[in-house]
Amino acid sequence: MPDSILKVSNIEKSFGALKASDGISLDLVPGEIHALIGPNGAGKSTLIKQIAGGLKPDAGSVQFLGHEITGMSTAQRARLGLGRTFQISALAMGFTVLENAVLGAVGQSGSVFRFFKPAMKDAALLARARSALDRVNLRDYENVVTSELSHGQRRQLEVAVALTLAPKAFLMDEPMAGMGGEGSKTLTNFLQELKHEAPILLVEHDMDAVFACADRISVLVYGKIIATGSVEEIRAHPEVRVAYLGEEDAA
Ligand SMILES: Nc1ncnc2c1ncn2[C@@H]1O[C@H](COP(=O)(O)OP(=O)(O)OP(=O)(O)O)[C@@H](O)[C@H]1O
Repeated sequence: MPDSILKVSNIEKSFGALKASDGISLDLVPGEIHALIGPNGAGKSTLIKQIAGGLKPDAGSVQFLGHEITGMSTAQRARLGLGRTFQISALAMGFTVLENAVLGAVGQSGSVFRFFKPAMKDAALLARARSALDRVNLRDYENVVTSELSHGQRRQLEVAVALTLAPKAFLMDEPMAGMGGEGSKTLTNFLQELKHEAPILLVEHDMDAVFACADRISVLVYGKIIATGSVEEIRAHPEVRVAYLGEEDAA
């Protein structure tokens, strides 16, 4: 197996008596979509926050492209090439699609608003933003105010914003949430292309999408990974069938 781009080792995080991350280790290798699944409250978002920054683990480490990033800020991690889309939209709803993409290209910290006006005249930033919009088929919408986009289009825009920083790996927290079957399929196809540029750690509830696109799946239950494997291995795994997939999917 090729070298890991992202490596999480023995992460622990407690909230009071609750162990939300109970010794989690996983990695992301070039060219793959590694899906993280698990029931509500299993600790998926908590893990993603510790990888992306914003939540400090009690113990354990996160390495990205050979750098120890456990103590780094979210912005430092983003600059190293760790891209992220959020479960809750981080888009500026009153801004146009192009403005959101340019904001992404400038960087993702709050202070970018200071540089925003000149950024909208910066040819290199505009080109980067437009090329990202092209890739998710939103170029024709660049002057539309983001609040007027459909839910699915907002999800596409979030991916475009992440793309503007040319990430070397992606963390995606439920990118298909609220999308219809068609939108979810289009995004799944796009992720299949994208993974060759930058592997993707994907948290997703849409099991059809996960089974259709994941190269590897890890199953998180009560803060512990109970299995990691291919789609076939996970479907057949006895503990996963009991703990997560339920009788109806086990057939
Ligand atoms: N800041 C916090 N303070 C206290 N408890 C928290 C905090 N964040 C998360 N938790 C708890 O940690 C556990 C894991 O939550 P987390 O959101 O990571 O789960 P999840 O797998 O992402 O769930 P979902 O699928 O519903 O998004 C839950 O029991 C949650 O209530």
